[in-house]
Amino acid sequence: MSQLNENILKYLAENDKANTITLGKYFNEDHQKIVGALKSIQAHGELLLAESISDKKIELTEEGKLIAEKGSHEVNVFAHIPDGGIEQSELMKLPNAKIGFSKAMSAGWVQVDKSCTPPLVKKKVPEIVDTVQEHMRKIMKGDISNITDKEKQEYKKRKLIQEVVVKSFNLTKGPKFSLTLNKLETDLTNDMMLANSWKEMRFKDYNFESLGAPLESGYLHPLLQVRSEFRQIFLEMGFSEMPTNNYIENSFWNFDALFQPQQHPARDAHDTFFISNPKISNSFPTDYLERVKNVHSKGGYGSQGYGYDWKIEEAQKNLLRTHTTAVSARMLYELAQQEKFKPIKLFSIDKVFRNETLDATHLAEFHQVEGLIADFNLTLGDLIGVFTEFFKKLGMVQLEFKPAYNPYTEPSMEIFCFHPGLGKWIEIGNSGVFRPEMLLPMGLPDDVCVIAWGLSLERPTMIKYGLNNIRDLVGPKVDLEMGLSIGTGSDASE
Ligand SMILES: N[C@@H](Cc1ccccc1)C(=O)O
Repeated sequence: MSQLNENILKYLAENDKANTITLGKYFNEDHQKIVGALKSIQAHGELLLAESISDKKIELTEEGKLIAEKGSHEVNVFAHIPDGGIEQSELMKLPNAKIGFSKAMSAGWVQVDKSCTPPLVKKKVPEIVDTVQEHMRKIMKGDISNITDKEKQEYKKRKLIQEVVVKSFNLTKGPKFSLTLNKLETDLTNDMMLANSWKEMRFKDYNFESLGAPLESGYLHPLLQVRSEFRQIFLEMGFSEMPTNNYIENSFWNFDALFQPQQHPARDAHDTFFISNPKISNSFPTDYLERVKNVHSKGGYGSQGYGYDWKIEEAQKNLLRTHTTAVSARMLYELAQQEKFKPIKLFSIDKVFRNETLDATHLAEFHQVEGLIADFNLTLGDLIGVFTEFFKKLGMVQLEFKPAYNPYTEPSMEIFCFHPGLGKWIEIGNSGVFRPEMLLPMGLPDDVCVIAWGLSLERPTMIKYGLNNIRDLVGPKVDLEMGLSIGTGSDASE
């Protein structure tokens, strides 16, 4: 049992009652420590009774303490006036001179002699007493007996004192008062049970007031965490977010608008999930549809096209979008319908669907980070610049670019990032400059360039969390305690 606990009980045995503040002064201990000791005595049962009380106390502010030490501002002003007087502007150079001077004036200690030029401040009385300092010193010692309410009000107004609420406990002996405390057990152990010794032991009561350990809950899923980081970076770089809430798209916007020929393998049911009900849709502007049909089958805009028999039935087929580039196509078409072209930077991060064989790096449903910049005079150099800046913000600085092919971009390039943890280069996305065969039928001016890209969200998330199996990111149990290994492989739908 601690010495302080014992001393408190002894004090109570001799005096019948006590207050924790008085005890603090008596034992020369911090009040908090006395309260702590009281709580530990209370854990032993009703040895004493404690009644919580709160009292108001007057305390000196920092300025009040300064006056207690160095004297009041008015006395300071008075002391600085030489017998022949002093110019007011000189006097005002003293610290706190303004309040000191006004108090000294109203106390009748000083006067301004206007018969001199310039007028001089002179003493009016030979001697004064620093009552304010005297009072501050008394308050510091806790003695407020000789200070009138009016004076207290005045000191409060001058911000020399403040009222604080002091909480303490009044203690009296309890029904089980004793001078000694038994040892209290905190844990019931296996040994105690086996030896039956628990029956003789006293256990500490449960503390139902205790706050307990914080519960781990309400975290963002790792994919959403990385998504919000990506989104933040795009916003910092001046991009606006595209609306992406339509998972179902028709083939026209997903493929045809992107100059992707109708016999392209990605348009096969082996790669794309087609919708059986409703099987088709006609949500496309007919004149634009006509221009798309022509550019595929006959060419135009300086292109010879693919030269095949383009069929509307293929374009009408509904599907689960295979990339968010379908959203970019819709947005660019909207942009082309505006009266005057305005440069724009857009991004989106949302789900796409592909009929993939699932493995460690492929899912049939994953997220794509899509971006585009539409402006004049853009080149591949701008695209590389945007990636360099974007990935720098993610702490990824080793980037490499490889020529690639997409039906809708020329030139096209894949982006690789060196992952130091794995010691190898990893493909993180695909990009390019949208072809005139895609942009001109939409109605965009021919001097407008659009650079665009599509990245996977899962892959950087796997790198960040050290996952070697993409499937660990989905399902009922997302386990982030996985080993660090990752495969390569493209998610591109060209
Ligand atoms: N749509 C491409 C990415 C991409 C977008 C825009 C331009 C070029 C490429 C993909 O799914 O991989």
